[in-house]
Amino acid sequence: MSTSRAVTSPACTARLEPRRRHQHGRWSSSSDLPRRTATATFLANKARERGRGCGAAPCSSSVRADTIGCLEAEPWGAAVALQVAPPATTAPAEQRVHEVVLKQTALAAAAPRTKARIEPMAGGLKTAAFDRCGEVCKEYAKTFYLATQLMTPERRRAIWAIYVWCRRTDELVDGPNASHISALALDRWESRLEDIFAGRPYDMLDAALSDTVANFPVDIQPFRDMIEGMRMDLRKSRYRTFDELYLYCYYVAGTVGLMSVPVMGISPDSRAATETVYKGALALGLANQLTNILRDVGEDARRGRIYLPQDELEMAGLSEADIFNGRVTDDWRSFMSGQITRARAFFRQAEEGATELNQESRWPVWASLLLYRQILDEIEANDFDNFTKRAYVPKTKKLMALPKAYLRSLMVPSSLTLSQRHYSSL
Ligand SMILES: CC(C)=CCC/C(C)=C/CC/C(C)=C/CC/C(C)=C/[C@@H]1[C@@H](COP(=O)(O)OP(=O)(O)O)[C@]1(C)CC/C=C(\C)CC/C=C(\C)CCC=C(C)C
Repeated sequence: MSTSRAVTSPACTARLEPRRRHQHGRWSSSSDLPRRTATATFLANKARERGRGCGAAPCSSSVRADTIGCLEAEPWGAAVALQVAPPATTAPAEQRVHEVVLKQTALAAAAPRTKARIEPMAGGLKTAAFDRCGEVCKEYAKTFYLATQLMTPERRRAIWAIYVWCRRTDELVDGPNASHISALALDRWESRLEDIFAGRPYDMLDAALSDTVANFPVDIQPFRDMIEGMRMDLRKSRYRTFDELYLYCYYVAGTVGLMSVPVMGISPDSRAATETVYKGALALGLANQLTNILRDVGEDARRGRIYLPQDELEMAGLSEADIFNGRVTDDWRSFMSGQITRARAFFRQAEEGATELNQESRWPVWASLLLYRQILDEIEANDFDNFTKRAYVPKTKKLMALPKAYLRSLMVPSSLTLSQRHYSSL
């Protein structure tokens, strides 16, 4: 894997203005930190504004800053032809990820499609743990929190628990303590993950996940893979091919889709293959992450990072210097337009899976899909200037997406044809 680190090259460092941010009373350079730092900084600032989290102000005892960022708790190949031809055979990363999808599919097939495995919550402590997860979600992802309200209480809490674990994992490399995070810390986080799955949670938030994985057919692999994505972010700042980028996007976001489906459930009306649903879930994660990357090109470049396939850049006649200079040229527009087409193809694949989910789980998924996809439209509306402008979806458009997502969520599973529905109702 290419790990050419232009971040350390003099040409780049001279041009780059390393962003500096306040971390627990210290100012530190974050020029070599991974790409999601901007979000984390925003979260940290937001938390600080509210007098909790990881800023100068002390954190609340329930959700406090500590060794793992803001969220410590008290112990206890797409086949889209772009400037490059699609590979003749399945690319290695895609193949590897496909194997994980097949494994998840097999595990899901061994478990019933409905909520038969869900047990009632036992004890006030567990309720408190899930409530805490809900609070964290509400704090960090309001729209998502709102969209989970239609889900059954068991599924909603379980999704919150998964969200919180993902957020904490992300904070390790993106949060206020990111500059102190080593591979060793990630190894520790992974052994803590093993403990969660073995029913030995370390803290309250872990306990919510322990309970979730005991009651839903959730596999540990996507969780391990997300940690692997964080390792990748620590050691890599260039992606030679789309296949390399694909693997990164799977690790940090595709995994979220695979973790979520066993909790969200597949509709009993679905006639689709389970694999289609898992592929859709993977696709939504990939689409979201690719969109995130395309939105943040300038921001990442200012930290010496380029999350774009180098071979495709070359084919478009673009160099790293062009990215660092940040000039919107016709070559850039055409390159970006190809990347956006690819991201949209993943969103389309996600739609196929979204329709097959349990009715009450569909709304949050459609909301996430529609909201994130709009960012691509905004990049186009900015004439592909993602160097100096951050594409964002205005609040009114965001609000309009929610009822639209709700309407979409009412759609019956797509594979159930009219005649099938007619006969099954007889
Ligand atoms: C309904 C729903 C969206 C459920 C997912 C809930 C969940 C467990 C989310 C975890 C998200 C998280 C904290 C991931 C850590 C890594 C990370 C930060 C990934 C990036 C997300 C954007 O986050 P961020 O807050 O930084 O974004 P902004 O900068 O503020 O814009 C990602 C880009 C990817 C997250 C991936 C998903 C949301 C994929 C969700 C896929 C499903 C739920 C599968 C649905 C099923 C089918 C069949 C389509």
